[in-house]
Amino acid sequence: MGFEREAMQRQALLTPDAMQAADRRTIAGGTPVGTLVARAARAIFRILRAHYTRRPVTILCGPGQNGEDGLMLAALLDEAGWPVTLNLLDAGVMDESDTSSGLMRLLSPTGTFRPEAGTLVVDALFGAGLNRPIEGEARLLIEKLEASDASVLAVDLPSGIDGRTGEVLGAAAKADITVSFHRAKPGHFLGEGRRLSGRLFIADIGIVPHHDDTSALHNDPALWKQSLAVADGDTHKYARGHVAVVGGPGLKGGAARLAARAASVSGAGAVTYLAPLSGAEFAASQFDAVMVKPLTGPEELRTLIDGTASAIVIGPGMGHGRLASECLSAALESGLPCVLDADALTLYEDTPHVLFGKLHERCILTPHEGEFSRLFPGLDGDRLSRAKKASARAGAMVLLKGSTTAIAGGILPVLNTNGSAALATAGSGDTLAGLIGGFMARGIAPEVAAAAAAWVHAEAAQGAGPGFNADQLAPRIAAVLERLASS
Ligand SMILES: NC(=O)C1=CN([C@@H]2O[C@H](COP(=O)(O)OP(=O)(O)OC[C@H]3O[C@@H](n4cnc5c(N)ncnc54)[C@H](OP(=O)(O)O)[C@@H]3O)[C@@H](O)[C@H]2O)[C@@H](O)CC1
Ligand SMILES: Nc1ncnc2c1ncn2[C@@H]1O[C@H](COP(=O)(O)OP(=O)(O)O)[C@@H](O)[C@H]1O
Ligand SMILES: [K+]
Repeated sequence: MGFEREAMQRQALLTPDAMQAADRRTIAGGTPVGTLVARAARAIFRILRAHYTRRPVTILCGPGQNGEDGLMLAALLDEAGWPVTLNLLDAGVMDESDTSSGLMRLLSPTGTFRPEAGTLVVDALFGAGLNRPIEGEARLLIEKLEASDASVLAVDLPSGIDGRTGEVLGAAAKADITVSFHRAKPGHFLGEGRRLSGRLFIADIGIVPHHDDTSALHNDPALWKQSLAVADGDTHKYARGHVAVVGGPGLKGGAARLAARAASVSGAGAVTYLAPLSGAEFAASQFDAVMVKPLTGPEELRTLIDGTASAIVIGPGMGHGRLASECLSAALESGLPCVLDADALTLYEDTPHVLFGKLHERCILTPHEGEFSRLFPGLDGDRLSRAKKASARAGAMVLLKGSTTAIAGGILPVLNTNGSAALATAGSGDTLAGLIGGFMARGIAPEVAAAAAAWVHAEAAQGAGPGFNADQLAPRIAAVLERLASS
């Protein structure tokens, strides 16, 4: 089972180009552009009033449709009795209806813009139409805003953010709230765009959806929740999936033990931890539900592969010796779904093409930025496009970890954004690798397993206090899965 179809449409991320195409399609279908702008302004008005008490509002309006949204909002706020000041980048943006509606009296020369604490500034300079770095007067306004203590609400995107990549083109001011329309844009979650967008609200303004517009998906349980349901009835442990986790020698065993713990709460029926004797003996003293087997050569792993293993997690704490590389080869030759993390990624960092030659489409590589740059040198751009290029280069799925995690290689790339800095703790990535392996062992398709694991793993750290560490993740993952199953 892949992603749920209807949810794919709702979770679509649209680049500014695709959004403009969707706008044009909707307008061609009979909705006048003025109606769309009016709906956009009403949505901003509603969200603004829900979050701010009455206070002075300054609206910065650019020369395009983003500025039109700002003007229409000015009229609504003015009508509701809010004190509004308009700063137009280009006075030409006003037409007769604006002047006759009395907006002229709200105008203030752009040079007089002094954002103050306690006021709200609406940033309606540029949105989807931004096509070059911001300079001159617009840049001055944004820099003044950035340096101020005023609250900021951005229309569509903080002006200066490239909606496709999240990159800052020239300058951009941090918004407390961003109101965008129809669907989120990749730039809301990538690069600086994630921080600068603040709290993101997506308003429905009646744009007609079309699957061709989608360039990526925003991860959400709606996409895959059904795939996690455990079928009831007559089954047995191995039928529910058996994960083989390859660990390393004694002192490095913690990473793979974290992976095994996550696999064992994934819903898979069995987990076997294989490690050289020193690691295996210690692991056996730590585990109850996880089975432990000593590893003297790749044969023990092959025996499991020929037996009941249905997925393999390999790399965390494995080391770089001969046994490690022989086990990695055996794992990849098995054709079983494999998660390659940590040492499995660095083993081949000098000869990545050798590794890529052994991979297949049920392999998932889970690098953090450091591992990624060593395994995929020379790739640049935003995290989403780098993950896509890496996946094409490797011939396997790539889950590139970070505050926003990008997953590429499935039907559509996925961005996962429910993580928090609590996850930046040793062993958290190992836990994620184990969870993905557990889901794949259950027979869940790799792209679904990767997306579900990324979300569940991040959700498990929600609300974590300063004392949180990766040891606490597995029971919290079990709790998240329980909540999902009963919701
Ligand atoms: N279409 C619809 O139906 C709906 C659209 N909606 C709203 O419209 C927004 C998109 O509107 P848009 O396409 O007019 O683009 P927008 O972001 O206002 O900017 C374009 C203008 O900026 C200029 N410009 C660009 N870069 C610049 C720079 N660096 N420095 C200086 N100038 C620069 C560019 O000039 P040019 O390149 O021609 O010189 C052009 O004049 C979208 O974000 C949403 O808020 C909603 O109302 C819902 C319905
Ligand atoms: N600031 C952050 N916000 C959200 N998630 C984060 C952040 N920093 C790290 N993470 C997540 O934490 C995990 C860290 O993985 P990794 O760096 O491999 O850790 P380790 O190697 O210690 O196991 C990844 O899943 C990553 O997405
Ligand atoms: K804007």
